[in-house]
This record gives sequence, C-alpha cells and structure tokens, in this order.
Amino acid sequence: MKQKKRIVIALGGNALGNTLTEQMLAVKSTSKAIVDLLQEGCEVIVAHGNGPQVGMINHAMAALSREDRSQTNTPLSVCVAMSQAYIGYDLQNALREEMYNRDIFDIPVATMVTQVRVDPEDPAFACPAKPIGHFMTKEQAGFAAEKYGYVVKEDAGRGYRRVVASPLPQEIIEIGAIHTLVESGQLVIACGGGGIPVIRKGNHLTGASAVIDKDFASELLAEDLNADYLIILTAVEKVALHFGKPNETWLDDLDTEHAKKYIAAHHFAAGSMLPKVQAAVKFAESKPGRTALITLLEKARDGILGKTGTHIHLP
Ligand SMILES: Nc1ncnc2c1ncn2[C@@H]1O[C@H](COP(=O)(O)OP(=O)(O)O)[C@@H](O)[C@H]1O
Ligand SMILES: NC(=O)OP(=O)(O)O
Repeated sequence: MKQKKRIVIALGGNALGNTLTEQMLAVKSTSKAIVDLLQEGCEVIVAHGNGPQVGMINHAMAALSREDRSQTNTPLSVCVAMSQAYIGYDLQNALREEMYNRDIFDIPVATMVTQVRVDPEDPAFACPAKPIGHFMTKEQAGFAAEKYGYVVKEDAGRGYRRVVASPLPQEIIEIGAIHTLVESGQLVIACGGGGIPVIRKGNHLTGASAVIDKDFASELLAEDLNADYLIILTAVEKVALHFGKPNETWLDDLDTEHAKKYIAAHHFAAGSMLPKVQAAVKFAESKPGRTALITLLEKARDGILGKTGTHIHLP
C-alpha cells in the first residue's frame, strides 16, 4: 500500500482574516483547501498564525484592566493561549463541516493547546520585531506608542504595526500528545500562533512575553513529526526575486543554496516572506527528501501536485 504523504500546513493571515467576521468566512475556504489535500491522500497537520488576533486580544484585555483596576493585565502568553482556542474553535468546526459535506466521517478533528519552549537568553527579547494587531497609519502608530507604550514599526511597506519580541522555538512541549493523535488518524491543529511561549524553570513552565513566528514553529513541528512536506500557505502564489519591482521574477523551484544567497541579497522582506523562506530552507536541509512549498491558500492542491508554488529543496 502507498504510504500517505505527511504534510504540516502553516496557515497565514489571509487564511484567517483580521476580524471575528472575516475569520468565520475565511476558515470556510481554508477548510476547502485542507480537505482537498486529505482527498489527495495526504495526512495533514495544521498550524496557523495569530498576529491580528493576539494583538486584538491583548489590546482589549489591557483596556479592561485600565477600566477596572481589580483586573490585572493579561500576559501576552495567555493572550496567545486565548488566540489558539478561539482560532482552533472556528477552524475545527469549519473543517468538520467541510469533511461532512464531502461524506468524510472518519477523521476526527482536535485542537491541541500547545506550549513552545523558548530560550530566555534569546536576543529577540531585546529587539521586538514581530508585527501583531491591525495596521495603522503613521499618526495612529505615534498615538499608540505614546498612549499605550507600544513599540511600533513599519511592516513591509503595508503600514505600521505594533511589534513584540519573537524568540525562536526550541521545543514543542505537547509533541508526544500531538504525535499520538496524528498516528491515530486525527486531523490535528497545533502550534497555533507559533505556540504559547514558555520558559522552563525546573519542572515549572512560565509564560514569556512574546509571540513566536508560526513559520518557525511549523517547521519544528514538521521536523518532529517526520513530515514529508512543510506547506506555507500565504497571499502570494510564488516567492519572487525583486518582489514588487519591474524586474520581478517568480520562482517555481528554489534550491537551498540559491535560497541562502537570495536571503543574503535581501530579496525577502523581514517579518513577511523572510521567515517563510528561512523556515523552508531549514526544513529542506533537515533530512534528505524533505520539501517545502510556499503558495497561495487556494492553490494548495495544485501545489502538492507540482503544478504551482515555489518548491524549496536540497540542490
Ligand atoms: N520576495 C517576495 N516574494 C513574494 N512575496 C513577498 C516577497 N517579499 C515580501 N513578500 C510579501 O510577503 C507576503 C507574505 O507575508 P505575510 O503577509 O506576512 O504572511 P502571512 O500569510 O503569514 O500573514 C506576501 O503576500 C507578499 O506581499
Ligand atoms: N504568530 C505568527 O507568526 O502570526 P502571523 O502568521 O499572523 O504573523
């Protein structure tokens, strides 16, 4: 019998939308893309981002504690946990419905609240760089910095956003449970929002004030689960050289050596395409035969069939 391809999917912002209403609608088309892959005979594990959602939750919780002094402020790690549950809730319902619509009744869906250990000495703690929350104009960003003490930065030419620390993921705490669920044939949603960042202190795990990049967390998840593919679904069909310039060139195939050269030549914007290409290179280099694919959400099936997307592999 043909072995099923094991795929870890990393869902980007456009798969989830920016508001509650957008998310409810977006997860429907996202689920179609995921169930397409199940019907291609793949075994799928879903990870996702949370930038807009965790920013919204953290901002709302801070407003609550300003209004009601008896409410202490909610740590960012708890806000990540809240975002995992709320996104998982919408996603698992949309996936279940899409499977039932296609007469697939034998794949249970589970969302795993996932903690990811980070290194307290990670230099990223001193250098906030992960964009969260909504986009702002320069004036709105100045106001948010002044009123709420937010660190704000311009985000890849798309406006201003709040930025927070984003250390690298070191270890997925619940990997044993995730592995067991995957091996038993469940469709698992894990490492949402990059995972809840925690620091180990003896037997105790304490939340860290950070948001881990979901591209890096998904890569670690894919390595840990011995996946064949890491698929990063985003808002572009392919990775480009000279992105947005007149000499823009879309890439079908990218070997890891060329990818590293293009990274060094700054072809990929920090905070957007750069972590995706870095995660893809790390995965492709982790074991011969592993391939990463970066493509548009709606093109996931065509991508896995080799018809589109940028495929990253060893030379
Ligand atoms: N070299 C590049 N090739 C393709 N897209 C790029 C490149 N550099 C920057 N981008 C931008 O990166 C975006 C993907 O990053 P982002 O929106 O942060 O991802 P996510 O889907 O995880 O939220 C693309 O939609 C595109 O606008
Ligand atoms: N945590 C994370 O990487 O979220 P986004 O993909 O929304 O930026």
